[in-house]
Amino acid sequence: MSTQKSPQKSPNTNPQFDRVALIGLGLIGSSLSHAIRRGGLAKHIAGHARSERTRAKAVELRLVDSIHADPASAVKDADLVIICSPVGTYAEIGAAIRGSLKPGAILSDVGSVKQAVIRDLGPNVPDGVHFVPGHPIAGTEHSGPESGFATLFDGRWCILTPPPGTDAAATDKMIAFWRACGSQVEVMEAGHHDKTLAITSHLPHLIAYTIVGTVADLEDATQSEVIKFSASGFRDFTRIAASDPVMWRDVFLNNRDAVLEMLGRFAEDLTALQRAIRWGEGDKLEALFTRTRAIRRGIIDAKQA
Ligand SMILES: NC(=O)C1=CN([C@@H]2O[C@H](COP(=O)(O)OP(=O)(O)OC[C@H]3O[C@@H](n4cnc5c(N)ncnc54)[C@H](O)[C@@H]3O)[C@@H](O)[C@H]2O)C=CC1
Ligand SMILES: O=C(O)C(=O)Cc1ccc(O)cc1
Repeated sequence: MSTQKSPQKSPNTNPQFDRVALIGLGLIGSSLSHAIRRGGLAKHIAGHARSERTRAKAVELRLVDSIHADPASAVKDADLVIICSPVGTYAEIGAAIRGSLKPGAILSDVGSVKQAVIRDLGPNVPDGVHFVPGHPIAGTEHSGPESGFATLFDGRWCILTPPPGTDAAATDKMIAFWRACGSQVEVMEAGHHDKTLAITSHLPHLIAYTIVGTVADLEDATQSEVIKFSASGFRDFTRIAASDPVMWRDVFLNNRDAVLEMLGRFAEDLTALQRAIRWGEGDKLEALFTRTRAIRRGIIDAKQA
């Protein structure tokens, strides 16, 4: 994936919002800033970061027009607030900003799980503020304010999960916003999102963390051989297993039920494969591998269509 940085200009050609506040300026927050700048989607980007280092970096990279050590001050007067921190921080952030959100503002986020976000943030949404949770299905294994780039969301899905009763005009504004950031948008119920992402994203990350951990536990001599001769399959796992530890801890703690359900099914299927290998049932192995190859080819064909 390209990590090319966006041009640092703010053409303001098509501002959809006067003031956008980004809470958290890591990979996704900084990529959003670049995408907003690229599209001229906001007249002013206010940013909040906890650490002095990130605040200084955000100013240096011109990710923000104003930087705030206090999240409540960042969201003041913002028409759109997007929380871009690990999902385990949402309850605390919600409590900190609720009194400063502007009536009529949209509160959104980018978290990888959605039911827990609605649980933690929903009670902190004041009357008159529109809550439209979101999840861009786009990322990398990198983190921090330097890792963002404007094209991250181009051609990728963004899923919105507005709770029942959400103002349709607010949802439409977020659809237009994500399209202007380069994404295709789908609106979905939060529980459905969590089940789908448990198998397509969360379980693959768990498997990557496990297999790389298994290698890390091998004796030193074997471990260095594995690393020396690692084929692309294992290398792909190490890339995913380099993803942010805090972010992924929070994903698993906050999508517990869906991940455990998918993990149960996966464990059953793995045991069936173990049996097939033990008993020399080559036909079973070949039949599965033929089906999985067709799935991969279907994904590639759908992308090219
Ligand atoms: N990394 C990825 O590929 C993707 C991540 N996401 C979601 O985006 C969100 C952010 O992830 P990344 O940008 O990748 O992580 P990151 O680690 O690059 O950035 C997160 C930022 O949040 C800050 N932060 C932590 N606790 C905070 C708090 N209490 N208040 C304010 N800021 C706080 C951190 O200091 C850091 O700067 C997560 O909720 C994650 O689930 C969504 C799509 C893809
Ligand atoms: O880097 C990768 O392969 C990813 O899978 C990125 C990613 C991570 C978390 C998400 O919620 C969405 C996308």
